[in-house]
Amino acid sequence: MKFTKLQGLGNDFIVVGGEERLPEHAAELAVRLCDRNFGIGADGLVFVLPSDIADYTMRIINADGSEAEQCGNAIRCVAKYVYDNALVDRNRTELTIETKGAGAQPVQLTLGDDGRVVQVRVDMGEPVLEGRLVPTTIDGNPVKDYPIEAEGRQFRFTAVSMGNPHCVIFVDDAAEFDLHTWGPKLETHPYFPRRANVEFVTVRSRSHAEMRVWERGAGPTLACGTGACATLVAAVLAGQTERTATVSLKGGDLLIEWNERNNRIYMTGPAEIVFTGEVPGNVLAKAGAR
Ligand SMILES: N[C@H](CCC[C@H](N)C(=O)O)C(=O)O
Repeated sequence: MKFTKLQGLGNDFIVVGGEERLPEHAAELAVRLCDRNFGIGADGLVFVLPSDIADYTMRIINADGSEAEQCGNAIRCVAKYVYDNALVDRNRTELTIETKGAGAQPVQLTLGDDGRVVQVRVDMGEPVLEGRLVPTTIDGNPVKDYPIEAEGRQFRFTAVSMGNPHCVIFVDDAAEFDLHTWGPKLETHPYFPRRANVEFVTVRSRSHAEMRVWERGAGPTLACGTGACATLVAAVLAGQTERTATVSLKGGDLLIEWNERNNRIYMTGPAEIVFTGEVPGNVLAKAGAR
C-alpha cells in the first residue's frame, strides 16, 4: 500500500489514496501504522476517497483507531496531496474536500515558486455551540465558562463543536500547563459521550492566543486545526479576542477568522509533504488487512 507522509505544523498524517471506500480494517491499520516504533509513525491515518459532492472525501482515523468527524490540519494536507499529485485540474486553486463532520468544505490553495501548495485557507464551516456531538448545552444552557471537575480539581470550560468535539479551558500559562495529567482526564470526562479534544489556552492580546492541545484519540499533538478554531470561538465568546486572531501552537501559528457576516470559521496554515513510501504486505497482514 503506497502512502504519502504529510504534516501541518507538526500534526502528522499518513495519507493513502486510490481506495474506492474506507478499508474494513482501517482502525487496525491506523493503530499499526501510526505507531512511532512498529509503524510509520503519525497522529492519524487519512484515506482520500471519491466524493459525490466534492472533489474528494477525507476520512481521518486517529492513532488509537477511532474515526474523527473532522480534522483541520489533515484537510490542508489532503488539499496539498491531491493538487501536488495532479489528482485535480492544476488550473484550479479552489477545491472542495468532503468530511464526515462538515460536508463539502471549500479550500483555497497558495502555490510556491515551484507550483506546489505551500499554504491552504480552509472554510471550516460554522461552529456548533449547541447540540448533539458535544453536550454544549447542559441543563439546557449553552456550555460557556461552565464548571467541570476532574479528580477534585475544578476547571471552567467552553464546549465547541467544529464537526468534532472540543473542550476549551483558559489557563494562566498554556505552554507550562500540565497537559499530560489533565488532558486525558478531561478527554474522557462523563460530560463528553464521544470523548473530546481538550485545549488549554492563554490569551496574549486581542489578536493572539497561545494553545496547547490534548487530542481525542491521539494525545498531545503539536497542533490541532479544529482546536485552534474552537479556541478562537471560545476567546471571542469570552470577550478576550477579536474575531480574527493568530493561534500559536507548539508546532507553529494558524490564522483563524470567525466571519461575522456568515458565521463561518476560516483557518489558514501550511501543509508539507515529508516523504512517500510503501507498506509491505506482511505489515498490512499484521493489521488484518489483505
Ligand atoms: N483527534 C481529533 C481529530 C484530529 C483533529 C486535529 N488533528 C485537527 O487538526 O483538527 C478528533 O478525534 O476529533
